[in-house]
Amino acid sequence: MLNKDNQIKLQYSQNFLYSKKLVSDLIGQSNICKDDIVIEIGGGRGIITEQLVKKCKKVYVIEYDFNLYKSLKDKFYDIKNVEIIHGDFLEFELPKEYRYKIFSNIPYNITSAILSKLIFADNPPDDIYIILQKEAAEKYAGKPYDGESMRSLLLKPYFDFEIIRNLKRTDFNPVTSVDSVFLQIKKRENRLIRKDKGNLYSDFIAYIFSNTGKDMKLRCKHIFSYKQIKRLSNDIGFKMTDSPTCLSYEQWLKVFQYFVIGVSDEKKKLVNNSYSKLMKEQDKIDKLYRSR
Ligand SMILES: C[S@@+](CC[C@H](N)C(=O)[O-])C[C@H]1O[C@@H](n2cnc3c(N)ncnc32)[C@H](O)[C@@H]1O
Repeated sequence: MLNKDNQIKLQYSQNFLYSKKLVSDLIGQSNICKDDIVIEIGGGRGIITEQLVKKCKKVYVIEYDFNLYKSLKDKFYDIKNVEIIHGDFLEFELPKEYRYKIFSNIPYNITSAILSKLIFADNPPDDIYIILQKEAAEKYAGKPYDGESMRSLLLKPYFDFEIIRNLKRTDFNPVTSVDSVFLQIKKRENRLIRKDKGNLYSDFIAYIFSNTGKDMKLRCKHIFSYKQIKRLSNDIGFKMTDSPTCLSYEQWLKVFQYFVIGVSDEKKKLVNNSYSKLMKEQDKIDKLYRSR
């Protein structure tokens, strides 16, 4: 049985930063400036908030833990450009009409839900600066940090990823049991997949990655004929025996373009709903990451 403290930790994922110098360095490494509207997920004890309010036009802080929310309200009661909101960020309505950025040491237990919410929003943030588990960051960022993953391929047409720096486990209180990094996710000015093809692209990538088979030839065998996959491998420059994670996202974009123009509607139907099915599976996997 978990004791009460552990249950709270599990629920809220509360590993606080305590060095003002570190927070100042992190904000200094971002492009956050005086015209920016910034949303902070989980204000905690306010160590990030107190520096953000000096740097930008307006800060919205969403804090789930009622006691922390109350302390934040007290701490910032006379600061005009901050709004402290009590609630679950996953329920928070993101801005629809204006540009904004995110800066947060996020609760790791809901990393995937936070990023899905931000990235697939109708009006996503221009920049997302987050501290998160290194392993998760590398999965999202793909090459050059790791092989491309399903997540990185789903997102790279719309966002650029950069791990700005590694953090130490002792940068947090309590000390974390996993490695952490500071990641920037920047919205591309021009998306690489047309809006009307976005869902098909997500289904296509999810289909390939949920298929069994160790290499491209096996993963693609129901949607491309042997002749087609051979031709694609020659034209795009991969081996049929490569695993899907070996191809760069630029190569995957070309494979997708071919899928759009070179494959019958009947075969296209094979990928239908693959993305939503996989996301349901992902939710289950995320529950395994509910501690740090
Ligand atoms: C890792 S701590 C970071 C706190 C603080 N920003 C810092 O860096 O020290 C995550 C914070 O998010 C809050 N939190 C957890 N789940 C949340 C949710 N669903 N919505 C909003 N805040 C949440 C926690 O209570 C905690 O204060």
